[in-house]
Amino acid sequence: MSIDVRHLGFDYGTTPVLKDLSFSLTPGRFHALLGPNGAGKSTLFGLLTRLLALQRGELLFEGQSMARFPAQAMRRIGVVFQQNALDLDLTVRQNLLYHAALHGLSRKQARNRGDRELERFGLLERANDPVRLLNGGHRRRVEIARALLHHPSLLLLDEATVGLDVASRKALNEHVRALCRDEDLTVLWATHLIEEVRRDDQVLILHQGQLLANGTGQAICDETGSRDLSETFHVLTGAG
Ligand SMILES: Nc1ncnc2c1ncn2[C@@H]1O[C@H](COP(=O)(O)OP(=O)(O)OP(=O)(O)O)[C@@H](O)[C@H]1O
Repeated sequence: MSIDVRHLGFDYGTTPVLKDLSFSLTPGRFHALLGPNGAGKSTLFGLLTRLLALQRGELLFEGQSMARFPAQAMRRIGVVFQQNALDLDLTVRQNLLYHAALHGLSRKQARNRGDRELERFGLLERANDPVRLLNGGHRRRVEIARALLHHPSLLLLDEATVGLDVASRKALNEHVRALCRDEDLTVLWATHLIEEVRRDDQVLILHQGQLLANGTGQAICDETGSRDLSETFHVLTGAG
């Protein structure tokens, strides 16, 4: 699904947090939204998911204004927020069924789709375990599976790997890339970790509410005359 963000601005009180952001997301591609803590990534996610009300600018989903057609847009978005949002006492499957019901899926449809997602994530045998028994990486997988139940075209992930060890972070990142490739899913992956970004990704670098770079990782490195994305990030944001 194509997304166009046009001249987006947002203030908390009198403090400007997003400043005239404009960019597009290409259907079926993995986009990394890279920014240090406090850059404005979660605020941008809040606007894309309508948790925050639009103040300035426009969001277009498939060319249509989100403000005018909010329900249609929301049906096509799956989101994984920074904080884990599963009920720890419900089983994995119950968490999925509940979410599916919110999206209006029948119980049978929900069960079929849920089991398919769990199988894809290697978690089907854990379906009847309370989420509390799962490790952090597996809980994140369940959240992604849940976000995909209603078959969205756009998947938003806000610092999805926070709190995970290096191996789980890598596995999760690779899993989402595979989804993007195999399912033609448009992905926006917000992170402050440069190692989660690749040179052939579409990369958006956000710093203090401004977009400092937008292009493939390679193109951004070339533009800034940097050896790698880590150096580019440091040159542009001063962050390590
Ligand atoms: N509810 C709020 N009220 C006032 N200021 C806020 C609020 N939420 C965020 N901010 C401020 O807005 C700025 C951007 O925060 P935001 O959470 O969007 O950034 P971020 O890039 O997601 O960072 P992090 O990864 O640390 O969450 C920060 O300076 C933050 O302190």
